[in-house]
Amino acid sequence: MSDFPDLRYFPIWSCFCNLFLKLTHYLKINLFHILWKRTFRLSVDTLNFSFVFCLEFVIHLQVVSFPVVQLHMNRTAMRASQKDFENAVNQVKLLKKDPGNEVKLKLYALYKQATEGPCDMPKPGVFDLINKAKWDAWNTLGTLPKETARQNYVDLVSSLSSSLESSSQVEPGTDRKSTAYETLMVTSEDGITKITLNRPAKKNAINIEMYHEIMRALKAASKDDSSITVLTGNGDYYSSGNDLTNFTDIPPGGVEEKAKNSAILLREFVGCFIDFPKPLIAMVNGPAVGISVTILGLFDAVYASDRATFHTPFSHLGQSPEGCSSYTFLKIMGPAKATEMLVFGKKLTAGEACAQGLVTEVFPDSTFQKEVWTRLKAFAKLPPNAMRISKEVIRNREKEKLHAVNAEECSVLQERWLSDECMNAVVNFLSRKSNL
Ligand SMILES: CCCCCCCCCCC/C=C/C(=O)SCCNC(=O)CCNC(=O)[C@H](O)C(C)(C)COP(=O)(O)OP(=O)(O)OC[C@H]1O[C@@H](n2cnc3c(N)ncnc32)[C@H](O)[C@@H]1OP(=O)(O)O
Repeated sequence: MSDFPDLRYFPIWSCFCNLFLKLTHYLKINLFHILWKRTFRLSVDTLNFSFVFCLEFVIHLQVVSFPVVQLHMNRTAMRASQKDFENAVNQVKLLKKDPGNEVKLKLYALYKQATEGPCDMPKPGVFDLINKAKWDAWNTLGTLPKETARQNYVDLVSSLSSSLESSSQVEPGTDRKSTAYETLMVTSEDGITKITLNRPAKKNAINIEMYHEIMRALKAASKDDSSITVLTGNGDYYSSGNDLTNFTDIPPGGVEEKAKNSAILLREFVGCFIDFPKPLIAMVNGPAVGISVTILGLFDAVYASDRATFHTPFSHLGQSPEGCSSYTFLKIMGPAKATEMLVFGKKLTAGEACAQGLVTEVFPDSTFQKEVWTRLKAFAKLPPNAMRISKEVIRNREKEKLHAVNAEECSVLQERWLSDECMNAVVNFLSRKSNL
């Protein structure tokens, strides 16, 4: 769209007008000067007038034209920011790391404000959690101008891109410092890589970021120079399983797309445990729920504090077993006990889980850390290649079967996640109508 009058030419027009006015003014002064000279016969240097004229002209050029040039430059910058905005929108789609729900809501709100202006949609109902969260985020922007929203969106994306770039600068395969993870602490010493789930305030619930980070940490641990890997939890819980807010972050493609992507993620996540090449040991420091329990069937040893409990309330949640538990639990504890856990959601104490073969050994909570670490340090001194090869021999016989079970469980879950039973259970938890 072309502007009329075109502001780019304003300074030139302004100068010409000024020149014209000054010339007439100059002529007037000179006329006056001639009359003065004739009347009083005094000599005045007309150059002085010319000098004053030039000075005034230059000042005028600076004072009048400068703001206009500035105005024009700002408008050009705004046009550039529209382009930046489009680039930023594309850049968001390429982000490798999930920036988290809070940031995504902010991006959504700024995008809507920048493209549609203030929120004029009717407020969604309280149980429409996802759309309500989006509406709230957009509505809080009030009457923020479109241009500002656009600029804020661009700034946010650029800050995200740079923080995500800097976190991916660490060489793959090298031990990352714990600061490289948002949801985990990872350390490596005495031949043991320790991965600690680190969202204690949320009972170490596994959000999307944590799924990705656990996979990344396992891949790094499989290549580092440690001989065994340990998974444990920070705080009073080992893990409360899948973070139920994972259900609230629905992309524009809708809940079906979310379910499809989640099934892919879950399959990849469980696949990392099936394929992990070194001895993998769980130190279950407290209660464990859902997927944090089911994947224990894929570990090589499970040590538990006597505070730990093991709970897989899939039916309560309108869901079905995952982590290969529909196969491993049956093999470990037999169909009757596995059904009690996986279908009826029976919560086991550490002692019961040990009696049924899911747990290797239980320790009093007071001595749990000390006793288990003494044992792990001894394991880590064993020849690493022998341990790796022994695990390979044991696991290889089962690998194909485990991957097939994993694929089937994920595809069943993909359907389950779309069910009313599942959605109601999630809404009940999120609206604090139920805890397990
Ligand atoms: C559309 C499809 C999307 C699908 C995406 C799925 C991706 C892969 C899924 C893989 C399949 C996995 C299945 C499972 O793991 S099923 C198990 C899920 N877990 C639960 O149902 C546990 C829910 N939590 C609870 O029942 C209680 O919190 C708990 C008994 C664990 C502890 O109770 P307590 O009273 O002691 O503590 P609080 O409830 O006050 O909890 C403290 C804070 O932590 C938050 N919290 C705890 N657990 C979770 C969780 N699992 N998800 C989200 N948030 C959790 C809790 O809300 C509190 O937070 P606030 O302090 O902010 O209120």
